[in-house]
Amino acid sequence: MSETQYKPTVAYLGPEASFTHIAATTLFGSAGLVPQPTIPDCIEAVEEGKVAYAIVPLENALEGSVPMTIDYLFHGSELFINAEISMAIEQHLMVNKKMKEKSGQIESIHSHPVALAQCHKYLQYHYRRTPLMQTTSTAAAAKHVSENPELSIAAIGNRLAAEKYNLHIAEENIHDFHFNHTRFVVLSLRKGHLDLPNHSERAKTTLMVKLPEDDRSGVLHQILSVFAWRKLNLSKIESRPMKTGLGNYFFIIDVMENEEQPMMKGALEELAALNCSVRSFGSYYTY
Ligand SMILES: O=C(O)C(=O)Cc1ccccc1
Repeated sequence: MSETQYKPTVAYLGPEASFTHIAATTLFGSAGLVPQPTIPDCIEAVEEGKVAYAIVPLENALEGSVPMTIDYLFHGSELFINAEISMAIEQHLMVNKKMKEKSGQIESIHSHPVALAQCHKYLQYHYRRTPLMQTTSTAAAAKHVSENPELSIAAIGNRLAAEKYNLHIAEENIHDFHFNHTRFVVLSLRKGHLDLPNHSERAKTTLMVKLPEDDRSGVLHQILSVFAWRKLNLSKIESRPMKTGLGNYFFIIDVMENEEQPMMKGALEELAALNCSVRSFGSYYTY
């Protein structure tokens, strides 16, 4: 896919100044970006052909997968991954400028559940009795605080959101761990990697692997050896519930190789021979 001829439309988890918005502008620039209120709305917009791409958060270094994305992407969607971007995340506590002198009186703190989780220790230590309110994004929380100057509330989000919604940063860098990175993925109806400047040297392939029905012992070992003896490096393996009953899982496996390479083709054939059902989300680069 070449992006040189036209400017694609891209749905992102908005509103403006969300972390996903920053990831989207880094990859695509600011033209053609279409904010959506929720992750499912982003996925639906691309499924219905209203936009060419969607960009959503997939996984956080501290908190693991973003459940909403996993649920919609791996259970029923027909989308492929065309690119990923990994970004450092810094969280700040922000209040309405009218509250600047009264940040000791915060009555509730609003943010995306992943952001609240990333600041858990800070919140436990400083705001143990303050109710935490979940919002659809950190930017939605910042916007809410900006639109309600009469309320004694705070948001957690990035510096751009504080600037965009004219808020005062009451406390900087409140995330609990220094290494706080999030992986965002670009999705579309077409398989194939985005070709933008400055991508990783190697392509990566994401697979969803369902175990065979017969539940024989040692099958996970067999699956891993399919990759091991071919020296195919895995950068991630995660088990997720199938949602069909307790104890039923599928695996999300990221392999550091392009699926067009002969070794990968062989691996996919061998997985099929083991009676595993495999869906490839395609091969793509990291930005
Ligand atoms: O809420 C946002 O701004 C997002 O884009 C989702 C998110 C939340 C926390 C860390 C990374 C991404």
